[in-house]
Amino acid sequence: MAAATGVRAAVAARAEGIVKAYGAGETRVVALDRVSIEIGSGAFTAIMGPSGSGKSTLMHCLAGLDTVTSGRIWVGETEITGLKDKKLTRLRRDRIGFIFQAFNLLPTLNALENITLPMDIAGRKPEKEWLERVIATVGLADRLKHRPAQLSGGQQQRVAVARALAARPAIIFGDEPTGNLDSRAGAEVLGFLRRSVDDLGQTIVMVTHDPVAAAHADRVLYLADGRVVDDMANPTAELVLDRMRRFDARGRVS
Ligand SMILES: Nc1ncnc2c1ncn2[C@@H]1O[C@H](COP(=O)(O)OP(=O)(O)OP(=O)(O)O)[C@@H](O)[C@H]1O
Repeated sequence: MAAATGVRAAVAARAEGIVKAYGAGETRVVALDRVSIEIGSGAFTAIMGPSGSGKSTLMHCLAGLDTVTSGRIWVGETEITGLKDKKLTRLRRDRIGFIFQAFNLLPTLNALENITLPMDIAGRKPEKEWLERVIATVGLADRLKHRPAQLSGGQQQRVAVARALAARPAIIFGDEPTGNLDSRAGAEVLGFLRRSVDDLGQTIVMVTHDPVAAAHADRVLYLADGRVVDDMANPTAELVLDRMRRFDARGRVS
């Protein structure tokens, strides 16, 4: 945003008028309907909204995992709409991290090997100091030699968080990263995500249905029917719950 001072707040990603339609003719579904947003750098943004409102589609488009029908998307200064496959793959690998609901760890590798695997594949050497900070931030220092089967669900997701953080991506996208965890383990992982924003300056965008999870974010974007219908700063679980109760599935005040 251009502030009165003329200083532009750092933006990690930007979407301008994006439309995503699936199918054609009678089966055509508009999953995103002219969405324009800016994702602040070093901030934790949650995306909420009813089932089918376009949350995953928005995340996948912002992350370059899916293409848009029209509109433009930037990650940092790079416009990703129109990038050729090869460049897009490289951009995703170098600048974007993912945390999914399923932890997606390799069972034969220990925690540390899982954390560094994407960098090993990319032929990049992890920075030792950074890696140590990441491991300390997610509280895994005494579990590095354990294989996934020897870790709790919460610890496995912390390994997935550390794996995403290790490469210092511009943005980490989380698709219901605590969806498979009980509330205690979920709270722990969310606490570590919060710390990675506060202590390491990480930018995180997370899709969630859970008001308690959303309350860990700095901002909640609400989608309904493929449109952004609200933008809440400094959410609390109560405010989010209240917001969800007051609006129906199309984002209208009931
Ligand atoms: N590959 C696809 N082909 C056709 N329609 C799709 C496809 N993916 C998503 N859609 C449709 O686009 C709309 C948005 O879907 P999306 O998965 O983004 O919603 P969501 O908000 O993430 O939902 P949920 O909370 O249930 O995961 C829905 O109407 C969905 O049916």
